[in-house]
Amino acid sequence: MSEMHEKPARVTAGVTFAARLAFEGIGHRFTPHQATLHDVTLTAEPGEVLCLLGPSGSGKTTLLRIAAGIETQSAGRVLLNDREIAGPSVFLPPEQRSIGLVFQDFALFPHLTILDNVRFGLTALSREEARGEAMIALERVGLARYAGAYPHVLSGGEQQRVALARALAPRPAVLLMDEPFSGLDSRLKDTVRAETLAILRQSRATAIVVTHDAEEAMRLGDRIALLRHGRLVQVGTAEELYLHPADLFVAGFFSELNLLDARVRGGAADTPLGRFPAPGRNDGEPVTVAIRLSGFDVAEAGEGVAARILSRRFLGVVELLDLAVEGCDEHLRARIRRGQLPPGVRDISLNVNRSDVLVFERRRESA
Ligand SMILES: Nc1ncnc2c1ncn2[C@@H]1O[C@H](COP(=O)(O)OP(=O)(O)OP(=O)(O)O)[C@@H](O)[C@H]1O
Repeated sequence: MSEMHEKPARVTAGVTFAARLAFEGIGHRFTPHQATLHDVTLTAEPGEVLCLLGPSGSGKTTLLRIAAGIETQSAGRVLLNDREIAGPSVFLPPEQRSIGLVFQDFALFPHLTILDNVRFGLTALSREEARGEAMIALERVGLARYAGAYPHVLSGGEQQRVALARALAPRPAVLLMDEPFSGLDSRLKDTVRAETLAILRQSRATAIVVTHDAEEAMRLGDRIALLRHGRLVQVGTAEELYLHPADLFVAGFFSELNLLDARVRGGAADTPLGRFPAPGRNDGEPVTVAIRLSGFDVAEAGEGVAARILSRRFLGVVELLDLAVEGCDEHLRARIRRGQLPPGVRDISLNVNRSDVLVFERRRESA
């Protein structure tokens, strides 16, 4: 419908008190022989948007469900504002946790009006109070005028905003969102995502958002927690994870990479593309040199490593080159700005930007 033009209302009512949600040494297993989560310690600070990022099956949803009280951990504790809400001695049921949930499928009731959908969870209030709170939440997401309509008249993006209003209406201390935008087409995603972030900021709720999309995590998260096989690999800001990845897995999650095997000599890794600093590594140590696809300067002629273009694909703003370089067993890929090379050119010279090169201990990681 019209969410491209319409901005959520700027209302000041309906804010929550931001809370701190902490996972302490969380372990979880669905079966005795297979652990889903291993010793996860992680804190979402008050008012923060924390993204849980990781490939499919890494345990993101399970961690979210443990926070909500829909799943029980086998080890560790969950604390809300330093108070244990799930642990060896306590287990608060979901409705007593002051935690709101938004799922990818929106899960609106088709036979209830928008207002009644938002009012649904406000059972502790009188009918009139619940109506008032639901209207505040609908105003917050800019959809108050649809209060009497039914969900089918709304677009996917608007339905998602209703789901957000429903989760915010009880003024939860923490909002948990599981792949909240994956049901939206890519055209809508950016808008709804930006609107959701604005609403989260206004409502001051602490939010944990699950996604498997690194760019989405970078757009939304104040910090990102990256999970792999149920373990926390790295937690930090987008810049920290992108610029200083803890390992090759983290680097590969944020950038497409060329990987070259190399050995260290005199504090640098020797490759056919040049020597790259490998501080702290011993002579003879095998390493993997990772070069971002965007890390190349190309020219038709000049200083640099000689490369031959094997294929060249137009991708709009950029072009993707497949390159052969002497001494490299595998082809290299490079993303260059469109128009940087004239059409038809085959032999070029290549320079690597040092800031796009990362050197890791040699250990081929699988996702
Ligand atoms: N009810 C269940 N019973 C048994 N195993 C399960 C159950 N739910 C999830 N799993 C397994 O636990 C692991 C973690 O699943 P989880 O859904 O938490 O991962 P995820 O990172 O959220 O993945 P996705 O992005 O695909 O949703 C997976 O290997 C999954 O197959």
